Amino acid sequence: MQILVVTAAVIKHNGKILISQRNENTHQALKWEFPGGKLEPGESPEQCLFREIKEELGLSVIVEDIFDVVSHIYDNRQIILLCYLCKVAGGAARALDCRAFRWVEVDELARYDFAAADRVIVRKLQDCRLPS
Ligand SMILES: Nc1nc2c([nH]c(=O)n2[C@H]2C[C@H](O)[C@@H](COP(=O)(O)OP(=O)(O)OP(=O)(O)O)O2)c(=O)[nH]1
Ligand SMILES: [Mg+2]
Repeated sequence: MQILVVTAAVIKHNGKILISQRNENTHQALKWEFPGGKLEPGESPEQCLFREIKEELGLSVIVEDIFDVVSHIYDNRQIILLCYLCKVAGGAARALDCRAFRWVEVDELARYDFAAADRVIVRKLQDCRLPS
């Protein structure tokens, strides 16, 4: 089985969290997620996340503390999802490499069809109510 290390960002801004919808014709197509992507050789997770958020949404972020580490097995791949709390450093979000994005309240997360690996993260966000 393929094992992938993937970074994901919980970006909090003005009390809302940024979520994005995966592109068509990708793994987990059209599912909602916390934006990010696969670690490339030589990168730190923080560098990876900064690069991915810039590529996918045009935002510069400050990567802060680790929020959760989730291991999830899809049919033919295992994902090690490193999920970090982030703040916006600059820019305005645009759907550069995702189908769509939304800024949502924690209470609204339950309305979205998240990738299965993210359900643990959604539950943790609902339980712990981070300060904005
Ligand atoms: N970024 C991210 N990936 C997630 C989440 N949940 C989840 O199951 N995944 C899975 C979907 C994919 O199998 C993998 C991440 O792949 P990706 O398509 O985002 O990787 P990437 O941005 O580097 O894209 P690419 O260059 O490979 O096209 O992790 C999540 O919340 N965020
Ligand atoms: Mg990605």
